Amino acid sequence: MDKCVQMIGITKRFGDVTANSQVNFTCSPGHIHGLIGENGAGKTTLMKILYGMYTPDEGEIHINGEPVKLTSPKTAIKYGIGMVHQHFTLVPSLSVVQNIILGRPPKKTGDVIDMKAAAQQVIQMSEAYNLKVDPYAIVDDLPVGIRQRVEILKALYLGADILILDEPTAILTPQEINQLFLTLTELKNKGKSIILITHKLAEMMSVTDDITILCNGIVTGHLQTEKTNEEEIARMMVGKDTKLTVTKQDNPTGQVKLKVENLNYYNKFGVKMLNDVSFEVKAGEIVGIAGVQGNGQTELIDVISGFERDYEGTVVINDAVFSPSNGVAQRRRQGLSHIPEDRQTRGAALDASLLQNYTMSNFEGEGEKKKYFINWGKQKKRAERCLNDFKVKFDKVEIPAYSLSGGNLQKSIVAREMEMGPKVLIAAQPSRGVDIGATIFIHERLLDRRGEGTAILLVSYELSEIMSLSDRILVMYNGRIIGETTPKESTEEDIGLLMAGLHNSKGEVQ
Ligand SMILES: Nc1ncnc2c1ncn2[C@@H]1O[C@H](COP(=O)(O)OP(=O)(O)OP(=O)(O)O)[C@@H](O)[C@H]1O
Repeated sequence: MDKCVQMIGITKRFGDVTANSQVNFTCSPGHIHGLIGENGAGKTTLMKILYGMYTPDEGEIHINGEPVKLTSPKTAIKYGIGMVHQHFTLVPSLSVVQNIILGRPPKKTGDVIDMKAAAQQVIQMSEAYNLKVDPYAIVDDLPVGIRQRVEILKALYLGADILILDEPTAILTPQEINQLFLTLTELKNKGKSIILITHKLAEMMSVTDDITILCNGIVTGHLQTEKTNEEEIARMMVGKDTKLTVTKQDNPTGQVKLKVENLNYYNKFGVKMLNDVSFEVKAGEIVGIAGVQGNGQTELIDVISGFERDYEGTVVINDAVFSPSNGVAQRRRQGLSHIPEDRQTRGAALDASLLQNYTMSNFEGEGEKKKYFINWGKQKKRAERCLNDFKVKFDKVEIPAYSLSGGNLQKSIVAREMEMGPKVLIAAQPSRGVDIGATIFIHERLLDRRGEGTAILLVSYELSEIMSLSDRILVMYNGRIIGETTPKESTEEDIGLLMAGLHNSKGEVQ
């Protein structure tokens, strides 16, 4: 059934922070509605209110003109509202169909679910909405793009007519994003309401019908997509004209600071994920690794940083030669910093405070050996300065890391890792989930580090990020480096072909 949702005068406070203030938001059936705003603007909070996870302090929600009280996700689901979160909620050890039926309440006591019929229904839904999945596959074995399809199918199985997607593209490859947008258009054509949160202006422009802009918890604009442009949206987000790209000057390079030789690595399924990988990065140089997700980039980062120890080959960081027996701490002591691709599991201890997270990487010991005693007073000042320098929005450094908005958490990790004054910096998806202003800010800081002589290995699934920052680009395909170029020599199309394992426009077959 077509559903129109209206949020009227919504206010939500967390202690002294007002996450939403008098927000009005409407989403109509057969529309894709974009929700955009800087990190911490209140987008996720607003959508968690609509999904019954938070109760607003003020305001009302109407569905088809009738006021409703959404006191829990269970109630929201009853009203046909579904949400796919930034971080998935699937049970990895269960199959696709088991996950999909998990949220379905039994019709009566003792109700037994016919698994075969449920699997059949999953197949029918996946065909109808262009969401191909194997209902019997185990979720743990699936790539993120497919897991996201399972989350969408789960919401649709539970009867969602209004589907909220919180930054669904942040974890997807460009190909998966195209696939997702086809699905969203299909859902919209079938009368569903879609609410899409994304930081990427090009995505907003390509797939939405209407856009609501939040700034510091307040709505600063409702726009029709066909009547606006990227510059106008950016201006309404930050309240002034804003830069959308960085300018990079040539930079002299120094000695080799990172060198990997003949890296070979097999994953737990016996698949060769790294195949004789060798390259080097010099001081003052940014080397970008371009490639479609799943072609060995994650494994390469894990091997260099010392997370993955079951590999063959050599890693040299700042002249120190590391073998597989040397772990993360030894490599960090040699001047290696790492902005990991997954901020939730690798980047931060979520229950620990911002101060503790900062201190894990940066502290000056007190006392004779300068090693054992932490001066928390000094640490606090340093952490506050570091987070403020990176424009992280936080109340005080004692708050737990989980209470930061996604983009602010990312900025706090980037700040912490850069603060170490690294000789070698691995930046994996450094701007994942951060707003445009913060993306430019992070890019400028990376260029500053390059100017100061840090050797930077940039791994990104976003070709535009690779093109705007890298001095040299290595293309990874099937666990191998299959090409090397520079942003001046190649176009995005050339690199895109290499990423697909095909030849480039000069006809060079790789
Ligand atoms: N559970 C919570 N406890 C305390 N503060 C919170 C909580 N959830 C959100 N906030 C605060 O509310 C504000 C809005 O956060 P929210 O996550 O809604 O922003 P967002 O626009 O979704 O940001 P992002 O783009 O970074 O995901 C932030 O200042 C955040 O720190």
